[in-house]
Amino acid sequence: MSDFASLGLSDWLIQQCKQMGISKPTPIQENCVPPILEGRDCMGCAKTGSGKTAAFVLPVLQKLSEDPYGIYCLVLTPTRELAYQIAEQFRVLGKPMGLRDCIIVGGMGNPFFWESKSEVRTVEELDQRFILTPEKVKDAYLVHLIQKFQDEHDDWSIMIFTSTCKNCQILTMMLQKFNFPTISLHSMMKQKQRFANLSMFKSSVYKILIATDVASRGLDIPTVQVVINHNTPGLPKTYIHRVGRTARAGRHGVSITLVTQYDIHLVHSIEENTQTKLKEYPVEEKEVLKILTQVNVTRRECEIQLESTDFDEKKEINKRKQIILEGKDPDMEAKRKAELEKLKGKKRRFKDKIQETIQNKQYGMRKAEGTIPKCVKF
Ligand SMILES: Nc1ncnc2c1ncn2[C@@H]1O[C@H](COP(=O)(O)OP(=O)(O)OP(=O)(O)O)[C@@H](O)[C@H]1O
Repeated sequence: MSDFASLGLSDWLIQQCKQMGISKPTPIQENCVPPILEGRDCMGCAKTGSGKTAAFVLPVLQKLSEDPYGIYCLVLTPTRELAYQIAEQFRVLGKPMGLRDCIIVGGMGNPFFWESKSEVRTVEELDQRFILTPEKVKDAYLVHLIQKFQDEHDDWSIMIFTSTCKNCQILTMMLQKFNFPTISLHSMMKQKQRFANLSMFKSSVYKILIATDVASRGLDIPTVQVVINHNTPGLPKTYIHRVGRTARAGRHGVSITLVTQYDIHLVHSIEENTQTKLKEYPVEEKEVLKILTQVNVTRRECEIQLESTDFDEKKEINKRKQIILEGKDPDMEAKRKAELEKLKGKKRRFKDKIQETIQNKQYGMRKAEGTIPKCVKF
C-alpha cells in the first residue's frame, strides 16, 4: 500500500489527514486521488465504509488550494444528512486553507452552516452477517436481541432499519416503553428533529437508532456495532447500504436480518448478489416466548397511541407536498387517480363479462355434447 505523499498530495493535507488519524490511503483513495489530481474524469466504486468521501475530498481540496477562486465544487447527495456529513469532511480537511462551504437542502428554508468534529480510529477486522428466521413473525425477537446486546456489552450501539415511517415510529415508542435508550429517524419528522436525533445518537446519548432507508446510505457513525434489519430489504442494494452502516473503515460489526417464510427469495437474491452465505443466528426460543405477550400488548398500545395523533394526516400532507414539488397540482392528481381507478374498474367488469360469456358458451356446447356430469344426490 502506498502513502499519501506518493499519491501527489501536499504536506498540509497529509498533516491534516494525520490529525484525523488517517495515515495510509485505502484502495479507493489510492486509485482515485492521482487521476483527479491530473484533472481527469474519475468514477470510483468501492464497498461501504471504505473511505470514498476522502477519495474525492482530498484531491478537490488540493486543486482548490492551488487556485482558490470562485465556486469550485458542487457535491450532490441522496439525503440531507449525507450532505451535512460530507460538508463536515470538507470542513475538517480543508480547515488550514480556510475553506468556505455552503449546504443547500430542500424543504428547510434558508441554507445554513453546521460545525462539528469528525472522528477516525484504527482499521480493525471484518464484519459478520446473520439471518434470524423467527418461528412466529414479530417484535419479541427484536426486544430479545437488544436485551442480549445490552447485557453482554458495556459499550453498544445499534441501528435498526424498518420499511415504513409508521413502523419506525411504533417501534421507537415500543422500545422506549421497555426503557431502551431509543430514538428515530424518518422522513415524516421535521428536519431539525432529524438532525438533533442523529447527533444525539452519534454522541451515544441514545444507543439505538430506528430508521427508515433515509439513513441507509452513506451515514458514517463509527460507533455502530450492530445493524438489525427489522424487515428483509426488498433489494440487495438496499441490504448492502443498510448493513454498511456498521463495520466502518475495517472495524468489527454484526448485521442481523429478520426473515419470515415469505422473504426467503429475498434472502437468496441478497446472498447471490453479495456472494455471501448468511448464517442462521442462534436464538433461545424459550426466552423469546417469555416476553412474547408483553411485547405484543405493548406494541398494540403504541399503535393505538399513534392512531390518536395526526401521524397519518402528516403523511397525507407530506404526499401532497411531494406532488407540489414535482410541479403538479395535488387536487388534479387526486382527480386523475380517481378517474384511473374508475377506468380500471370498468375494464375489470368488461373482462369479467367476457369471461362469463365464454363460460356460458362452453357450458352450452358441453350440454349439447352431453359431456356434463350428472349431479348425484346421497
Ligand atoms: N485512509 C483511511 N484510513 C482509515 N480511515 C479512513 C481512511 N479514509 C477514510 N477513513 C474513515 O473511514 C470512515 C468511512 O469513510 P466514508 O464515509 O468516506 O466511507 P464510504 O466508502 O463513503 O462509505 P458509504 O459507501 O457507506 O458511504 C470515515 O470515518 C472516514 O473518516
